[in-house]
Amino acid sequence: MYNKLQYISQGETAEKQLYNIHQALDAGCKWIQMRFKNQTFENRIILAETVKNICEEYQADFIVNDDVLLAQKTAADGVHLGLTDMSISGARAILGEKKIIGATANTFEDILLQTKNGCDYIGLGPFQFTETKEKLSPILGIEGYASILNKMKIENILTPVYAIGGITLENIESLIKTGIYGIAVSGIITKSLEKEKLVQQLNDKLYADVII
Ligand SMILES: Cc1ncc(COP(=O)(O)OP(=O)(O)O)c(N)n1
Ligand SMILES: Cc1nc(C(=O)O)sc1CCOP(=O)(O)O
Ligand SMILES: [Mg+2]
Repeated sequence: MYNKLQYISQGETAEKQLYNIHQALDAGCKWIQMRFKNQTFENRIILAETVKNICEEYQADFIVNDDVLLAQKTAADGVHLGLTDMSISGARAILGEKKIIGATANTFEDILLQTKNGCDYIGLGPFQFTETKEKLSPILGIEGYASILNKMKIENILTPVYAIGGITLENIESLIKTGIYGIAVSGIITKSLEKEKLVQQLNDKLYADVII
């Protein structure tokens, strides 16, 4: 099954991206989503090829944000697609059954659509305000997660849900109680001065109820 912690990269240059990704891997993250916006395809492919190799060294999964062709060209483990990116079914036709395809949702209706189209996991957010992403969808808060996850349970939709958007260590226990499977975070890890300790604390909370 998928790792419960996904790190979403930050950085306005390839150098900063690489630095942040390296730091996250050194701290123990096992799943990286490369999110490098407003760049040429050439710049993104150069970075993606390097990140893919580093992730292989660290035995971490590597997915790319937005771009199915970039994922295909770099043989990434998958892609994360938002509601206005390529459709999940279109991406599946290009990437095949074995690749991870994540999909964004902000409502239960989004989840119905994305799961019907065959996504592997849902990124449900935003939990709360975050500076990491512009043009946020309506904030869900704990109540929003509880209501949406409850509807999923009633409809027996078992696709794992990752909470995203402004998540901190303090939010995890209450988020887990709503039924989420994991979290996708960027800011807290990028900005942390004690990344290894933070990743350990995040994993301790995320895996607290898992019997190995
Ligand atoms: C795990 C995860 N969930 C949601 C998103 C947001 O994707 P999207 O809506 O396409 O927005 P951008 O990230 O492209 O700005 C995500 N990237 N990852
Ligand atoms: C990339 C992204 N997507 C979101 C959504 O709600 O769909 S929130 C978000 C930013 C996540 O970074 P941070 O942990 O720094 O808030
Ligand atoms: Mg997107």
